[in-house]
Amino acid sequence: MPWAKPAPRFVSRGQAYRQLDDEQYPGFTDNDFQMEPNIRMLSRRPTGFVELGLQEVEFVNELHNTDAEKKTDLHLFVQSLSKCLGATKFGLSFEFQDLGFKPPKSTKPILSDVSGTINAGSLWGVMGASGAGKSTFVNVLMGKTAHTGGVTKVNGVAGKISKYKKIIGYVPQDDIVLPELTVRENILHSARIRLPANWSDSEIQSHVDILISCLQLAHVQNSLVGSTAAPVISGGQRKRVSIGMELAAAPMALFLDEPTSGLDATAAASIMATLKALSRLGMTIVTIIHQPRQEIFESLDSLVLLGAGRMIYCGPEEGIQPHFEGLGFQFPDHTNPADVMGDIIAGEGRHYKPKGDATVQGLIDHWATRQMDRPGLNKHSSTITVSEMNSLTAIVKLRGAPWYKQIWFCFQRSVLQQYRMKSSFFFELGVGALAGFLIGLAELNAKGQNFRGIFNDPYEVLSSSIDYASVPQMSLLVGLAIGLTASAPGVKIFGEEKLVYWREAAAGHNRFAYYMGKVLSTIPRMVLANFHFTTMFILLATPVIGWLPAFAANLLYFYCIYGLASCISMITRREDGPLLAVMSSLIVGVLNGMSPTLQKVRSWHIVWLWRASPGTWLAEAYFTQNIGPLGYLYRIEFARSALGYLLNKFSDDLLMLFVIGTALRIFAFLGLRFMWRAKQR
Ligand SMILES: Nc1ncnc2c1ncn2[C@@H]1O[C@H](COP(=O)(O)OP(=O)(O)OP(=O)(O)O)[C@@H](O)[C@H]1O
Repeated sequence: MPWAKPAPRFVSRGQAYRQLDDEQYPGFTDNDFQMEPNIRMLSRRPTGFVELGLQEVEFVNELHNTDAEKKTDLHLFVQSLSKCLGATKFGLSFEFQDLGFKPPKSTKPILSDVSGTINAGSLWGVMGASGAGKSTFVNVLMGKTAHTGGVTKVNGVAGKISKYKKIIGYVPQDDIVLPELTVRENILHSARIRLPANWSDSEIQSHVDILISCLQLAHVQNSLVGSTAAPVISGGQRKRVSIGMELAAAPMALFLDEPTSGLDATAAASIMATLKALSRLGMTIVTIIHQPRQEIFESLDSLVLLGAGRMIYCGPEEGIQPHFEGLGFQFPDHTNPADVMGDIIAGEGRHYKPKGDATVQGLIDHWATRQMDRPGLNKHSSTITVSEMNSLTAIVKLRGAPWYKQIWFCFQRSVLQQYRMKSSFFFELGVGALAGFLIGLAELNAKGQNFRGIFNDPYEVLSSSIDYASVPQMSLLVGLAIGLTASAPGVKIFGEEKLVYWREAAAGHNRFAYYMGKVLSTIPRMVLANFHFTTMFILLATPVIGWLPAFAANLLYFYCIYGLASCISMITRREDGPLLAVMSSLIVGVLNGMSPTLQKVRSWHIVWLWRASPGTWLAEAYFTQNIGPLGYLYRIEFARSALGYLLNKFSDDLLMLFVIGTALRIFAFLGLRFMWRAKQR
């Protein structure tokens, strides 16, 4: 195992470089593998850092000793990456000049005049006090938030960084992973969607295998991730899964929002060691980090320090202390320089600089003046040749499975999720059967006699009383029962994962594929729930309508209620969704033309409202199927004109139920696509 702690062996930087073999390691040069200047120095540092140094040594030794059987996971991961990235260097460099952000309704900018360069293949930390603008800076830099000033460059070429989002990973602060899937399934899904379209499944699987080993997740790869409330794997492992979902896409740069927050010291050091190793492979890593421990602080190559939305420092980690000392701050012996620096940039600099300006504003002004003295801030930034630019564009173009494959992957994943949530699936089936049983029980006494009309000639005079309302009543009960059965699960399926959808949409997943996968995955669920409902209902109520037409009409009504639930879940907060969906299903159930009759609402000129409700089409379908066959006995035309339904339009009724259900899904998709757009960037 590459990460297992080998016996301590110290090599010089030169020795390490000499062991690199470019032939065995295509696209990987000495410059990409920047060994710490003095590995022996690392051994004086606390555990996490020592391990990192040793991993590097081990890695170099492995390269030296490589034979077909003894390739390390890390080596294989690099090969897998290089296959993805062709001859292009792994890392991306970013430049930003005078970046600013002012919210539309605010008079004061949150971020202003932020300039600097992030070199390829290095580990950058973004630090600052709470509210200093760290997340805003990263969001603006990545193009997640539209900036109100400044320019960004990728590899020396001006343009939006978001253009390259398929090759840039972003790990949010919250671990947005699917709890019902295993570690491997979460990572594999991301790989399938985001790796180049021409990769075969076995290539993707082996890329994921290697990545899982590199992330030290092999022993838990088949464990469910679990929710934060009921975790199955540890917090550190969960964070690794979240990072793995981005690394699965073989990114050239990785941005992370506080990847160590909430983790214990060992887990945090381990995550940082992984990030450091990745940066040593050439990937550009930019991480927001809050109050890091000394060893984590020292593992960073460079830092962006922010205060009140302005730049305080941008440069190498080892330059920080001299920078502040040059400003008159004193770093007491035996203290963690990271803590001292944290205090200074949080406005507590007075403790370390009794005399003179120790304010954050002073630091900002000093940095701004220094930059004015050095106008060529970005002169060291890398520039890209035309062929490199073309190759980068080609890499971006190749990324991502085609939309139809993404539908399939999303469908498979959603079915798997539902399978894993078996209890809620069986609960829905049970509720469907119970609802069918109860409605059937309510209709039991009628013994299938749901209509009495005026007899046909010449028996008209024998007619005693009429009962036109029982069939619409029966369809009302059916509609309400299906509404109650399907609306809450519908909201759960479509509404529980908005965060996942936003993360995936921001990472370049196809939004339509995500939604379509979800829609298709509900079909088996609806069919089975409806099967139980309709069978129980028909067995007890024995209506004139046969099992098959009732099954078809009810299924399409289920389809409408699921569509309604998905609309509701797009526009409401998660906790309000089920209640609102049940309420809406009651409304569309009641708008079925029974009372007031369709004839009545037609005279009010608002029949369109009833016609927009699936309840009316269900009632009309039931009307045709239950009353149509009695035409030999009764004057069913009288009933039709009294109630206002159309007769013998069963297939049109089914078609309209399908159209309404589909229209609801289109609205839901538009809501998903165009609401909360900022979160999808
Ligand atoms: N869209 C916005 N509209 C208005 N204010 C905003 C917006 N985005 C951020 N802010 C404000 O800007 C300031 C900086 O926010 P940001 O989230 O970037 O800080 P941070 O340094 O990441 O803080 P923390 O470490 O606490 O997460 C905060 O005061 C925040 O309330």
